[in-house]
Amino acid sequence: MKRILLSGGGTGGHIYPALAIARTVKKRYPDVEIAYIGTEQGLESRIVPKEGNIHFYTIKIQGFTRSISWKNVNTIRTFISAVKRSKEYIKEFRPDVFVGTGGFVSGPPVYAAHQMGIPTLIHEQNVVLGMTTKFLSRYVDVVAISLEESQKYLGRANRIVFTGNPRATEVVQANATLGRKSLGIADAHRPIILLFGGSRGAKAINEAVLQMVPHMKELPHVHFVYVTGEVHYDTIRSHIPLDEIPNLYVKPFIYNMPDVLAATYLVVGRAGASTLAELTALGLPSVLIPSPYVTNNHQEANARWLEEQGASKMLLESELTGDVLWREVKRLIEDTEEHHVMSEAARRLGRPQAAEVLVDELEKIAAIRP
Ligand SMILES: CC(=O)N[C@H]1[C@@H](OP(=O)(O)OP(=O)(O)OC[C@H]2O[C@@H](n3ccc(=O)[nH]c3=O)[C@H](O)[C@@H]2O)O[C@H](CO)[C@@H](O)[C@@H]1O
Repeated sequence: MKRILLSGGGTGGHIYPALAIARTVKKRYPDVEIAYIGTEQGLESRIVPKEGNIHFYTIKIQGFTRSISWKNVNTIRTFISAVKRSKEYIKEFRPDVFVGTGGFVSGPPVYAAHQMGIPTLIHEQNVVLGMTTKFLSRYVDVVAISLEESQKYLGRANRIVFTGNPRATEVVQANATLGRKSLGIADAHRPIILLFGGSRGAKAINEAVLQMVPHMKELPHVHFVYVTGEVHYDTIRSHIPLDEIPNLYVKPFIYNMPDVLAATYLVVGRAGASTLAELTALGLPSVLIPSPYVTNNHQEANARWLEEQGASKMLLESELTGDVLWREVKRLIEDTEEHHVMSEAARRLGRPQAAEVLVDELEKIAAIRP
């Protein structure tokens, strides 16, 4: 494989699987050239250039609203010009394959690649298909799914492959020592509790964690790493007397999450699809607070699935308070037996080979290129 073009964005849940694929391809083909199509304002414009070796192209695009609306007329117009712009990029870069990992940004470029006869693969992270996957699934050569249950929604797809989420492979290959070091944690053994609300932070989780902060001193042997989300950082930081709580570390965003997760003992967070793939690949116990603001309430379904398997404890946002959360966290730190059982249950659900399986598929479709 000489050149691969990727697209995915809006949230970390779509961007990181694309980067995991890029890194796996790079390992197999060290000379491969990689480019990425995203938007200027999306999270991808901050995350992808940090990779250093990926050319970043931009298009302008907005999401469709689910209801019938005049706004969609304008969206169709931007979609058409984004397809046109994508075709120019594709012509310039001449990829062997095109990979889309979802978010509406990936719609026009994948569609353009298909029209130009470039082999295409899309990856879906959730059980219930996103709108972009639903639209693209009838055009692309391969739809790679993270969870087997997605298959039933993909009646018109050419080929469906159950790969898992490529981010799972990244976290199992990560380095816990580097993770601790990057957080400024000098010891090698004291447990790390990681608290974060998905890739953009979550107000409700932030409020509960703020209420928990005074308790953290009660467990001085534990490191609490709290990721606020970039936009919430300054406000939250101004509410926390950090010098009084030496075992608390507050960050706006973590760019080396695989290493940090590899060093983590317990996660408190949202139930986004990529987070779940990471937790299960590592066998990491968690307290999950699903976002109630997502399509079809899919995060609750995600969290419930993990809880039913004994891999996680779910708290609904409606029942979330600092006290309730603290009680759960404390219990899971103190009850090492329960922690162990949860960890084993999580690990049984993991698919650590996902990125390799997916790149095998890419090789297959690249080889049939006319
Ligand atoms: C609110 C919303 O629409 N959420 C959706 C979004 O989630 P969102 O992107 O928030 O959540 P995911 O759990 O899927 O992915 C988050 C990713 O960002 C990483 N991370 C997070 C924080 C941080 O500081 N650093 C970092 O690297 C995580 O390790 C993970 O890889 O896309 C997912 C995949 O379609 C969906 O399942 C979620 O429901």
